[in-house]
Amino acid sequence: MSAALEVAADVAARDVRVALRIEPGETVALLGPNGAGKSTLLGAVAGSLRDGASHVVLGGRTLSGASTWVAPHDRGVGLLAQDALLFPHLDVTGNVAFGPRSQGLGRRAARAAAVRWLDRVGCVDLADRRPGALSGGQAQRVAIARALAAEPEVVLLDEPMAALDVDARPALRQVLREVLRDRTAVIATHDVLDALLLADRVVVLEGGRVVEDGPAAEVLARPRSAFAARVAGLNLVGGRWSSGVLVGERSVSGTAREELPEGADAVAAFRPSAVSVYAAAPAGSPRNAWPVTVSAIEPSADQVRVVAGDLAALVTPQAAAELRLAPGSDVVFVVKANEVEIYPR
Ligand SMILES: Nc1ncnc2c1ncn2[C@@H]1O[C@H](COP(=O)(O)OP(=O)(O)OP(=O)(O)O)[C@@H](O)[C@H]1O
Repeated sequence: MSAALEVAADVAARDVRVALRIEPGETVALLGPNGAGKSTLLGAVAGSLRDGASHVVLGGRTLSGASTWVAPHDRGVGLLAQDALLFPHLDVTGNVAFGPRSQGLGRRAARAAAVRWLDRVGCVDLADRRPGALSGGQAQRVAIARALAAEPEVVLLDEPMAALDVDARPALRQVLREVLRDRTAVIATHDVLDALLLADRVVVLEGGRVVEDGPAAEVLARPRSAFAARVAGLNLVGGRWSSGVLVGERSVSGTAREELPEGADAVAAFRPSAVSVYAAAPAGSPRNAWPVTVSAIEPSADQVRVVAGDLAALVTPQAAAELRLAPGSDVVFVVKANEVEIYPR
């Protein structure tokens, strides 16, 4: 079952105002920094948050509106939280059969539905266990089966992988990939892999507003917001297009693949590995050279990540040692213009 979801979340007390339409069968990844409004949006849809003046329509049925309020359990919305929150006194089958049972299915039919779902998430062999005897990853799979066994019209996932070990994530992501196919779903996440592997579309929230909305590959290849750029591992500098240069806090020369009108609001994106670090600005060549103060030095695979405010460079450990890089070092970040892509914001 899958339905279109229209949500206009308006929660003034949290300064969250977000309008989205999600097509039947579409999976949207909701990205954004802490406090961006992801949980608020999910709460408005699920009915766990009643504050404000939100409007929610699922499959043509109004769930929240000026004079309408449908109780959370009657919404046709399945919610999966960071923690599985299984009923501790019921075994795994009982947990998964709970939704079908409360929808009026007989005991045997509900248990049969539960077993089918447990099979889909690879947990039939756990059917008789109590939640207390499951690993975090197993509990999350059972929680997925429980959410889907109730045949919701939309599934909301609030950072479903956050509480799991890094090692347990790929298997759960694979299960989600299978069960979310052709389902209307919204997954709030900080993880770029969730966006790439699970979502048809990425919506980025910042400060309670939508700042990006598009196919995952497009948003990550050409981010326009600081958050999407960070997730995509790119440096992003904003400014106005003026006589072939992006002028803002820094002046940036780069390649604009599409025509930009004079004065256009635009961004420049480039990879940290395209940034060279010098003790002093080199002479000549059409390059960008920005004096910066190093704010952090971090290991990154076999490289060293040199962070200076909102910019980052990747250099070899040898280069970092030769330059004696440390927080507080004054250096120059240099990027060739042909490594920088400029596009409208
Ligand atoms: N229970 C609450 N009461 C009042 N304000 C809240 C409450 N929960 C969150 N907020 C505020 O609402 C805004 C949106 O928060 P929200 O929890 O929706 O963000 P989020 O994107 O889910 O963040 P995170 O990634 O940290 O979970 C923030 O300014 C936050 O401080």
